[in-house]
Amino acid sequence: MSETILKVRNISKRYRNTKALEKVSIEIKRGMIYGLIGENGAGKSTFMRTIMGLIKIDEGDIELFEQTGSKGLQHARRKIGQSIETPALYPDLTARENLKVQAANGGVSEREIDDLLRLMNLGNTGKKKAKNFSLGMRQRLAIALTLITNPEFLILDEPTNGLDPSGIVEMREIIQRLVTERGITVLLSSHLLDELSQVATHYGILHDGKLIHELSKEELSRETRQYIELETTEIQKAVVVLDELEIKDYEVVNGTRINIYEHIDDVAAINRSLVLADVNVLRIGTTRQKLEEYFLQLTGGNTHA
Ligand SMILES: Nc1ncnc2c1ncn2[C@@H]1O[C@H](COP(=O)(O)OP(=O)(O)OP(=O)(O)O)[C@@H](O)[C@H]1O
Repeated sequence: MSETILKVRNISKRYRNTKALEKVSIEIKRGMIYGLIGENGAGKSTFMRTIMGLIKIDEGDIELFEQTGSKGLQHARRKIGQSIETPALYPDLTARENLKVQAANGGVSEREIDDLLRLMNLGNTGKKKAKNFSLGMRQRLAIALTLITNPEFLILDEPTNGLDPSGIVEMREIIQRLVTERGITVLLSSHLLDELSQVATHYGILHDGKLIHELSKEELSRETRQYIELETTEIQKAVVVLDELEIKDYEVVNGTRINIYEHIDDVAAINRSLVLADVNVLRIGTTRQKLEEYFLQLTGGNTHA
């Protein structure tokens, strides 16, 4: 079984009238990209801050790299890189110069800096000063700065927030690269499930300080998969037609409904074949439960995002 990087059990945190976290338990294993999803105020930042020791919890246990207790956690936290309290960027310095300043005491070689610039898609920023960077470039540089210390576990609060669609795709690719090239385990957050839909391996849905649902990437894609919904009073006859069309990936859901998971774009042709075979089709069409709808369904439609 793979190594546990973070294990929190029943942690709670209250601010005066607000329960920011209520008995949250999460386990993150090496190599996971864990996406914490929740609308504004759900408790994502509070959760991350407690892991980093920036906020004291009222109750519960935190175990990091198999260490517990304040001394143990303090030691373990040296292996964490995080974007919540990042060092300030020097606006008049280039990406390389910013990294050099950050690396000054760490004995980090030019080659390592080159490698970090490449890893974060900042290799061709040359003489451009940080103050002239786009938001995406600044966010990538901030992550590069946290990587100077070679963390094993990276905590990123809303890394895709405010980025345009291509910036989001780029950030996702970079996060995946951190895992494949450097073996870093990642905890990241977003208020939009969609933004992390293709990057995280596991998801935790936070709502009003409670972890209301956890699921894997595979479970999420199954839940939100696109398919053709066929309603008919003649299931047996319909199945014969699907078999003739060599459609294999379908499911008879009940006495009147079949979900078809392949040939999604062939609805019209499938309908024609059914009608030609004299199957009584009540309704046929594609459905896609969109990610955000799925999220709203989980959180009871109460979103402020
Ligand atoms: N220092 C604080 N004092 C009082 N209440 C706080 C404090 N920090 C957070 N809260 C409250 O705790 C709840 C959780 O906040 P938190 O920032 O963790 O949520 P979040 O999911 O990260 O949201 P956002 O995306 O808006 O940052 C919110 O109701 C917030 O108002």
